[in-house]
Amino acid sequence: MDQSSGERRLAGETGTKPADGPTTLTSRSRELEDVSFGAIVDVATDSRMLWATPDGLEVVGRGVAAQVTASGPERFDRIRAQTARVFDALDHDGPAVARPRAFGGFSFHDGHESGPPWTGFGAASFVVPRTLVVRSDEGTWLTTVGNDPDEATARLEHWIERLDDMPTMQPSGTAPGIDSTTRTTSREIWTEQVETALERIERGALTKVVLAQALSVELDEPVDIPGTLERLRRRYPNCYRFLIGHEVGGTFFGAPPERLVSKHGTRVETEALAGSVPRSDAPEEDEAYADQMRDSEKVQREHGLVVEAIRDQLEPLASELQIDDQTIRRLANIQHLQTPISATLEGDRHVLEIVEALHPTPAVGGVPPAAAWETIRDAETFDRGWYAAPVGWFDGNGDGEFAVGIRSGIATDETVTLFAGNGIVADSDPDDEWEEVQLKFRPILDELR
Ligand SMILES: C=C(O[C@@H]1C=C(C(=O)O)C=C[C@H]1O)C(=O)O
Repeated sequence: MDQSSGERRLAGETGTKPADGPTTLTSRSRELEDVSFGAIVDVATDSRMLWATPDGLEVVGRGVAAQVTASGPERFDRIRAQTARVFDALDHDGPAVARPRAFGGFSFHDGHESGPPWTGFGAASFVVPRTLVVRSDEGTWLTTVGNDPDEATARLEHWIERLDDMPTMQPSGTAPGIDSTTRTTSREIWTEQVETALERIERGALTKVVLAQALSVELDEPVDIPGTLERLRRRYPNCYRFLIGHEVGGTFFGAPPERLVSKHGTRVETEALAGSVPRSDAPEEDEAYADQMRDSEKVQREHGLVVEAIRDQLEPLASELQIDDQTIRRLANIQHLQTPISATLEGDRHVLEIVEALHPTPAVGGVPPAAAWETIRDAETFDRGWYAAPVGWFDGNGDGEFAVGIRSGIATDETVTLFAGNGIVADSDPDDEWEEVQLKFRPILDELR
């Protein structure tokens, strides 16, 4: 269907589909009664995306009005330049809330290439969906994009009919069941990896590195990803939720607690989220875990590195920067130390400039960045792909929002590969770090059992 066959991208190349780039695009919008977002993306044969934020914005998209891809160190700029052309050619006839947006993300490393389990996911890829449904406090809106006004309107009418036949409430489905799991990293190898990182830290070459593991889960039957995300919404209401699937390849999905950035005009919100302890059903024990994290010199050092790095990256771009008081971020199965950070930008910037400046923060990378990246590459035996990398959307004004793609997995047929990592600093204990990583697999793993 949507011009996605024959995708061939060389390293450092940029692509826009349709191949020559559209000369014009038109969008049409209409307000809707409520509709099940899960039902709209409950297909595997079409490009699909879902994006939901803790503050209640929810968007689903289907099909491809335009797709841009890029790789190499210039990938952020290239995506920005390519989509600028798409948005410039686009005439949106509808309210701002229903405006077309580009959804997608980046791989963790800029040299990443598409390949199993990350087939369809190169170093950077964004789609402006042909059909978009947005739910916010301004209502629920359907938007369709076409090459001319007639096509956009015809698609709008067609989708209104289709949505009429769809349920307003999609059942949240059942777990597919787990047949077997395979770890990329045994406990012994993990201990070696952490000890190697600790030696580098001791030698002074490295201050912090986030090491991760992958867990490949064979399912009894294919997973219903929209249903899984709906169940995750109930258990993790204060997390983001996302799904990105192309016509060919796997579906990347997750429920990350961590905002990389949201930008509206010159206003930027981000956060440092680092430091992890379990939850407990017993309120006193739960509080004791939080106290232990707050009072730990090691965790404070680890967290402080993230705050500092974000501050250093944002300060040159900002006329004002505010670092709020540290809080405890409680999720159903884990608690984190969180510091909200906001800034007013000096002049107009594109959200991708902020994404580029921040990724990867030491919450998922390390300090100093080059030594951390080298340690990650030496240690990790799997492909991070889009794990722990920016995932989100932006619009024609350069506004947008990105989460950090953690608490996530890539699903292909009856396999889901999950990813989770943890920050290693001086005094880290390999066994404690192992336990924290296992906790971070749990949100999705629990919904697959
Ligand atoms: C790396 C992950 O989480 C990150 C690492 C954390 C830590 O080291 O304590 C906490 C939150 C996240 O920023 C993950 O979930 O995979």
